[in-house]
Order: sequence, then C-alpha cells, then structure tokens
Amino acid sequence: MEPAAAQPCAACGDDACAACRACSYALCRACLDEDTAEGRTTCARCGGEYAAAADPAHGSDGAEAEEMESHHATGGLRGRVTMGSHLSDRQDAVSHARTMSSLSGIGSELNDESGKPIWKNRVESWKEKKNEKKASAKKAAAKAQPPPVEEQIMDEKDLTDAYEPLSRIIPISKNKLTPYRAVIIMRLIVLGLFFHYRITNPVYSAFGLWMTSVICEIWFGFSWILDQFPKWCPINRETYVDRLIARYGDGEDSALAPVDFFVSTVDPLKEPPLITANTVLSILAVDYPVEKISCYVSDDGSAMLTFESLAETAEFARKWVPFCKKYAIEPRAPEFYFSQKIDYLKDKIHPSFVKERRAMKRDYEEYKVRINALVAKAQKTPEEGWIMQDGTPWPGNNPRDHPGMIQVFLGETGARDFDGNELPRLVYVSREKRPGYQHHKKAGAMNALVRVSAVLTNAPYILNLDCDHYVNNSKAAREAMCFMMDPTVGRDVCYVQFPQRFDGIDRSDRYANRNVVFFDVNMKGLDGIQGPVYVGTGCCFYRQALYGYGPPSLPALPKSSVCSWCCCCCPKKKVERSEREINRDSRREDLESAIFNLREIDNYDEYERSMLISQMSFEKSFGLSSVFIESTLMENGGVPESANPSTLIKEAIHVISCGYEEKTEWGKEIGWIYGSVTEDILTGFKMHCRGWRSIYCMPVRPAFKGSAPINLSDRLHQVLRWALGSVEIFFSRHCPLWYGYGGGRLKWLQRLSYINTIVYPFTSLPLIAYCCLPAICLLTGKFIIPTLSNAATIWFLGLFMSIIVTSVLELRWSGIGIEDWWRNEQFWVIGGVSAHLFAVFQGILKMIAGLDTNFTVTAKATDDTEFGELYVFKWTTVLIPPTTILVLNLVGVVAGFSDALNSGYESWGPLFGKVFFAMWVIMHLYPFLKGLMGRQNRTPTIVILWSVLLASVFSLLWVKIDPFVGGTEPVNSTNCNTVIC
Ligand SMILES: O=c1ccn([C@@H]2O[C@H](COP(=O)(O)OP(=O)(O)O[C@H]3O[C@H](CO)[C@@H](O)[C@H](O)[C@H]3O)[C@@H](O)[C@H]2O)c(=O)[nH]1
Ligand SMILES: [Mn+2]
Repeated sequence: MEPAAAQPCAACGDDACAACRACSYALCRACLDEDTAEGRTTCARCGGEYAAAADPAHGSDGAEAEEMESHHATGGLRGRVTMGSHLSDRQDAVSHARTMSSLSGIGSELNDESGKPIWKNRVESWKEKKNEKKASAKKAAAKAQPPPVEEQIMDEKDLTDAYEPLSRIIPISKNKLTPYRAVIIMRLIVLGLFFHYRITNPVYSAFGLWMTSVICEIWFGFSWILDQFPKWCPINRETYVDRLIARYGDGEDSALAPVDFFVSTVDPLKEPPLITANTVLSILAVDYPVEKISCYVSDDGSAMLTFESLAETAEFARKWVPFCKKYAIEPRAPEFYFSQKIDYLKDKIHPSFVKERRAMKRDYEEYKVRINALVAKAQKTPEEGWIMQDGTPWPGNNPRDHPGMIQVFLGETGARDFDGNELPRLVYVSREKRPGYQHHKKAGAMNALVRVSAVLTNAPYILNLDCDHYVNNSKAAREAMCFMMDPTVGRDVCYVQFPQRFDGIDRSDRYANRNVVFFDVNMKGLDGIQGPVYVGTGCCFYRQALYGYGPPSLPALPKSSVCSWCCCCCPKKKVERSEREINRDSRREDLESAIFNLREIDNYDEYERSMLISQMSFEKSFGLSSVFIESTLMENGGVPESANPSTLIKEAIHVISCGYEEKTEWGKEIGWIYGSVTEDILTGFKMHCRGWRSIYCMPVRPAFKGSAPINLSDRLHQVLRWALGSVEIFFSRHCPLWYGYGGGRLKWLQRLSYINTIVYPFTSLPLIAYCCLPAICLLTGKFIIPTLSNAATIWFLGLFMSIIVTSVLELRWSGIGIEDWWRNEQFWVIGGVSAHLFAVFQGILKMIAGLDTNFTVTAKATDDTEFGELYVFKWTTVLIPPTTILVLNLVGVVAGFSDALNSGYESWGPLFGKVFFAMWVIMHLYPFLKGLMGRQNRTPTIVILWSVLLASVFSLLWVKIDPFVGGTEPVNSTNCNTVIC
C-alpha cells in the first residue's frame, strides 16, 4: 500500500502520516497514537494493518487483509443477539411494543375552564420555571459543556414570541409580480392575434404541413395556459421554530405533537441497505423530543438483508444519536456527514469534539464494514432459502408469498443509547403477501404502515420518506409543526410538503434531475392557491386527512358529492352547533351513508341499531380491526393507556394481512389512493378535492435530500413512469377534468394545474410532429409559414418577445438561474419526444387490454466514482424517437445548405428560416446527444457534432461546385417561392 503522504487524516482532516495497507484509510499521527493508546491497531474501515508513511516496511498482502475483513465482519455479528428470535408473534418482541398516553394540549381548540387556550397557560408556567432556572443556569454556564442551541435562544424576549404566529407568508414584491402578470396578459393577447393570422393565412403549396403545424401550435398554446395560470400568485413562507419551542416547550415536558416517520423500501439490491440505513439514522437522530418520534420501515421485498441491516443500524444508532445531539451536527446521516467537504471545526469549540468525532468516524467505518458484509453475503441466495441466526428459516424467503412480519427495535423498553437516554422506536414492517392478492406497490405499503402505526403509536402526524431521502435538516419535523400546530393556520392543512433536493447530481444537471423549475416555480405558485401537490416523499401528513375526512372547518360533503359531479345536492344549512360537533356528526353520516345497508339489522331495537350502524359502517370503510377503528377517533393521536402490548402486536399483524383491505375503502377513499403508479399525485388530489389545503415549506437548509438517477436511460425510465402514472389518472375515474366538482372545494386554478399534470404526456404527440417539421421542410423545400407581411412580422416578433420576457420575469421572482430554466426547457423536449410518447401508448394499451404496468424502482447510485453513473449507457427503445428526430434534423440542415448552394444566392433567405427551426430542435436535444455519446466524450461532443456537420457541408459544397457532377438534381431543389424572405 502506498504511504499516504498527501492524504488528509480520515478522522480529523490534518495531514495524514499513516494509511491502511489494504484500503488506504489514512490517519494523522495524533489520531493514530490515540488509537494505539486505546488498544486499536487495525484499520477502522477494513481491519487491515497500518503503514507509517515514513516506514512502509511491514509486509501485509491483500489476501491477509481480506481475511481480516471477513473475520472482522463475522466477529461483529457474532456478539449480537440473534435477531430472528425476535420476530413478530414471539412473546419477547411484544415487550418492545410501546404504549403511549394519549396526547393532550395541542391546538387552540383545547381550552381550560376559563376558556383560555391551554398553550397560553403553558407559556406562563414556563416563564416562571425559566426564571427559577436562571440562577442555576448561570453557574452551569461556567462549565465546558455548551448549552444546547434552544436554550441560548430562549430568553424573555422570545417568550413573548410564543404568542406570535409560527409562520408568515412573504408575498412576492409588487414590482416583480405586476409586470409579470401584465406580460402574461399581453402574451395571451398576442397569442390570440397570432393564431388569427396563422389560421387565416394557409400555405396552399404545403397545406398538410401548414395544417399540422397550426394544430400543434394550438395545442402548445393550450398547454401553456394550463401551465402558466396556476403560477399567477406565487408566495414564499417563513417559519419561526423558536416561537414553536417557546409555545410548546422542548425536551421532556414538551407538548409538541408526536410524529410517525415512514420509510419505504422494496429491493435491497437496487436500493442499497446502507442508503436506507442512513435515512433511518437521520430520522432517529432528528431534533425532536425522543418519545414523540417513531420510525417505521416498510420492506416490500421481505428481504432478510433489509432486516439484518436494520438490526445493525439500531445497534449503531445507540452511539450515533447521542453524538449528533451532543454536538448538534448536520446532516445526521453519517455517510453524508462524514463526506462533507467543509471545515467541521468551525464554530465547534468543544474540546472533546475532535476526539469524539474521530472515534465516531471509526465506529461508522466499522459499521459500514458489517453492512457491506451483509450485502456481500446476500448476493447469492442459498438454495434452501435464508436461515436466521437462531436456525429457523426466514419467513420472507418468497417475497410474493409470505406472512406479515413486525419487529420493534429500540424504543421505550428496548435498548437505550450509550448515554442512557431513550431512543425513538424503530419498527420493521413487512406486510403479508399472498398470490392472488393485489399489493398496490408503494401505495399499498404506505397504507399498511398507516394501520400498523395507528395501532402501535398513533401519532397525529405522519412524515413519509423514500428510502433514499434522508433528513438533511434535523429541525424538519419542527418546521412542519410550525404550520400544523399553529391554530390559525393548521386546522385545514392536510400536509406540509417539502421540496425534493438532491445530492450527487452532475454540476450542469444535464438531465434536469433537480427539477428546479418545478420545485421553485410551479410549487410556489400552487402554494398561493390551495397548496402544492404531494410528490411522494418529504411530506408531513395530518393523519386524520388520510382517513378520508374533510377539513374540520368545512361541513362534511354528502357522500354522493364527494365522488360525483353533481353540485346541487349540498344545501348549506346553518346549524347552531360547535364546529367540532358538526364535524363529528358529519363523519358518522359520511360513513353511514357511504356503505351501510339497513336491511341487515332489522330486528334490533333503536339504540342497538344505531350502535351497530356506526360500528358496521366504520368496519366497512376501515376494515375489521376495532383497535384501529378506535384509534381513528382519537384526533390528537395516542393509544389508550389500557392497551396491552401483546394484543397490540397481534392486532398490528392483523392489519397488515393481505386480505385486510378487501371490501373496504382503503385505496379508494382512505389512505394512499390506488390506481396509478404516481399514487402521490392522486392522493394529494383527493385531499384537495375534499377542501383541504396543503403548505409548501422551504427551509433555508433543505429539509430532506435524496438521490436521483443521473444516467440518461434511467432518467428517461423514471420520467416514463411518472408520465404513465399521469395517463393512468387521465383514464381513471379520478380524472381532474371531470372528478370532484361536488363540493366546489377544488379551486379552479388548482384544478387547472392538476389537469396540466395529467395531460402533459399527450403533448408528446404534437411535439414530435413539430420537431420533425423543420427537417421535412428542409428536405422538401416547402415551408409552414407563407411569405410574411409587415403585420405578420409584428405578431411573430411579439410572440417571440413575450415568451422571452415572461421567462425572464419568472426567473426574477423565483430567483432560479437561467441555466436551470434552460435545462428544464431542454428536458421538456427530450422527455416529450421519448418517455412521454411511450407513456401515452402504454397507458392506452393498459386501458384497452388491461395490461398491468410494473413499478420499476429507480436504481440508486452506490459507487464512489463521482458521476460515473452519468455516463452509463443502456440502450432502450425509448431512445429511438429522439435519435431519429435528431438525425433527421441534422441531415435536413446539411441538405438545406447543399440545396441553397445549388440554387444560388436568393435561396439563402428562406434557408435561414428553416435552419433556425431545425437548430431550435437540435439545441433542445443536445443533452440527449451528449448522453448518446456516452463516456468517450473526453473531447467535447460539440466538436464532434460540428465536425460531422461541417464535413458534410463542405464535401457537398465541393461536389456541387464540381462541374462534372452538376447535373444531378437533388429532390429538395423544388419550389422555394412560398417561404419567408
Ligand atoms: O412496490 C413498491 C415499489 C416502490 N416502493 C418504494 O417507492 C419509493 C419510490 O420509488 P423510486 O423508484 O425511488 O421512485 P422515484 O421516481 O425516485 O420516486 C418519485 O416518484 C414516485 C412516484 O412514481 C413517488 O412515489 C416517490 O415518492 C417519488 O420520490 C421507494 O422508496 C421504493 O422503495 C415500495 O415501497 N413498494
Ligand atoms: Mn427515488
């Protein structure tokens, strides 16, 4: 192994003096000495031996190191309790189940006898306590331990803050918005005049082409309207987390509402366990009162690998979580924390920090070794299936046919962290799968989690993350609570959506993976209407909103109007009752009218009947679990004190059985909605139809971060899946064009935006036609526009200008960069002519033939080679249409030039017009071309492109000038009279 002279120390960042022979894990002198002093002489990462930089003498070959590694890995596992023995229905697992007292004291509706909100009382008593504490705190300040951030912030001034609102809307300044709107209106008018001109001036010499182009243009105009108007009144928001703390307290006696975190994972080979583990660790370490946090991991692949790595992770969390909290580090996902390229010593004056960080890093490396060993072991499934450590076979050996599994790690009665503090519960859930039962992919998994969590912890809020989206801002849950727990804002909020942000995307974001335009422009626009759409991850739900109810401040919708389009049947009666009562009653009604068939219970008396009615109707919507049904009635969450942990686990197993949802409203009206691979859009849409609003929350430090596919093929397949989901919704009963007019609760601009999200794939058809047009024009010499008159020139220029100006003004209010905007434009074309087209056909096929589409999980990057993924190239049929269009246009340009050369000076003018359009297409497809080129583009692709182009032009030029071949007339030299001059 090379001496690590130039390497920085892996633990503290100083110049390293020694490195591991096997894996070049480097340490500096001080860290090495400390390691030796603590009796550790081998590498933390691989277990190999160190070599001093000055003295690379000790011999240790690769094989030896390898042996060490494997020894290390098994050694790590051997000491642990057998995990298998804790599975689900075993008695000892039961003891981990947690009982939680039902929660009180949230929201303004909870008042004390004098009618004063309880939280105000809290604040006052808090104030007193604070004053008492002050004296002792002063003494404590002399100690080395830095006070936790919250305590520094909390002084009297901030206590008065407790009465202030917890968030604020920051309107976008008038002088940015007014011109923006004016230009939109102007663009609309110019567009109208432009269409008038286009329609009244047909090109008779190329009628078909003209017709096609006009139809395409009208469609583009229409889709522009769908896209533009939901951005009419964008807003920004700001939260005040310190006020939240002042109002609801922090630490043990805090009245913050509990939150259940959901993580979904399905295939440990495509979604590496280390990534999932990092997500889990970041959740367990989140900055929130511990006893209010639970983390549920759904494993749809029923993989023992996922289970075992979770057990490892639970163990590691016992060190990691106290470390994060002690030093308030960010982010709290170790992989990403340790790979940060920043000076971590800045602002961290604590003397033991360096030492502990170093130890932590070492522990993490060891942990990683164990996880990697598990992964390596899992590569080849043994013939007889997996065997757990206690010798029994793993119940999930057949992922399509296995019982439900639940395992509770950590938590109240389970292991505590190394400082003796409690840890959040971590629950492994793998729902039952049997052949013949639909499992509904991610939506089904989330619904199973909704029920399990309702039975075990029943937090009033649910925060869901994909396995690859870790918590990047440990205050994320608090940010969400700034809306949810603010009585003036939160009452009708069904969810708080955070933008998706990504790590590890190439600097130029070649395939618009960041989706900046969507997350920073469209979503802000929606927030000004009824709220952002739900995008599947990084979203905090109000649990009650998932149960199919409407918002508390609105009367319940009559059942018929929820799912039909009659709006005449909901008379707005004014009843003098408290909102709460109305709400309660209406829920009952909702359920009763929804499902109940009276004839069945004719022979009971009045009272019994009404009891039965309500019970049966609940069961018909929520399924046959009385524990679960009871939990739904607890609006502020919590499980009954009396509940027995062992029955709870049994019940939890019951609610994840595969037949549980049969003949219920799950997936139809309740929970995540089935029927589309983009279940997220559908789920959010249903809530908005019921009258809920959602909130867009963009903390300065991104709340969550994920990974995105960065190679062309994977990206196109992701886009294909999204578009397919939209087409599915389009053909379903939930199509926003027709669905949910009932209560009139979906604002019309919001509806416009939902329509946009489901019709956009269809734009691929006109887009493909339009992208072919310039090539066809160049090849045939015809053109789609007649000779321009002066007026026409004005309309053309006006349209062109207004397009540019709207974009510029949009950039100005949203603050995004021009590059992001341009990438988005490009990818709109690339996706449009490939993935969207396929989605339309697959969607139609699915509708006609009932062919099911499978959810291909996006592979997550694993390797360390930076952006190596970007150049991975896999050939798929999706690539054919854009390649064809590209080649057509390139050939067209060449042919056009050759033709112009052939027919003399006067044809250069018309050529310019056509080449302009062709170049428009080529420029948009340029990133695609780069992708096609794959890795070899060490020399910039543009060079290759231009050289091919110029070579052809010049060779043709030469051929044309050559008098001997002058006689051969190419097809394209026919009439050019009707084109622009
Ligand atoms: O049968 C399944 C299939 C998928 N998943 C999970 O679904 C998530 C999303 O899958 P991914 O392949 O990462 O899709 P993306 O395209 O990256 O996801 C975006 O788009 C999806 C809708 O298509 C949303 O569900 C996601 O939340 C959103 O991040 C992952 O956590 C998977 O583990 C399951 O739990 N069960
Ligand atoms: Mn993903």
